[in-house]
Amino acid sequence: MSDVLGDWYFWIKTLHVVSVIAWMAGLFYLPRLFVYHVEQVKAGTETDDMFQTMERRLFRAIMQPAMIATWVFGLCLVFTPGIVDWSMAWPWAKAFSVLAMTGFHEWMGARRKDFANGRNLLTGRQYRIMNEVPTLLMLVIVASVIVKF
Ligand code: HEM
Repeated sequence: MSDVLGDWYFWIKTLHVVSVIAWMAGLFYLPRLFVYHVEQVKAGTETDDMFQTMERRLFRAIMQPAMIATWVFGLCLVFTPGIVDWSMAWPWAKAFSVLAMTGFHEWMGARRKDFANGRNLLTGRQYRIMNEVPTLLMLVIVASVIVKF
């Protein structure tokens, strides 16, 4: 099994990075949609329905599959011999940050349901602040895999 992972290393990494791009696109865009939704749209209108549809499709059709693919290909890389040295700091920094990113994803999914049920409690300003979370985590993750400190 580890031989196969080694042979396919570059292809697996390609698919990992492509999945990461799709996942991150959603993680950056969904909070922006929430900002517009809460600041510009009245509950119960056609525009409200349209925003809910956009949010549902973005979350279910793009973000969920992209997150799963990122994890599957990422774990294949973890189990590829010679790639991760757990005595270094970077795999731990990356592991902590991807778990936090996954938590942020789930939190966004819960907020999407709040909008769908007409029960959003957060303001546009709060969603703007939350929008910075994936940016900060991405910085740590990319530095971890590139600098390998
Ligand atoms: C979700 C769980 C994830 C796991 C288990 C995982 C694991 C890994 C592993 C083991 C590597 C191989 C490093 C190497 O070849 O030296 C890698 C590469 C990479 N990962 Fe992840 N990763 C995950 C999520 C992410 C996320 C969320 C991002 C970006 C925000 C990301 C960005 C990258 C990049 C850019 C590379 C290529 C680095 C290079 O080869 O130069 N990964 N990942």
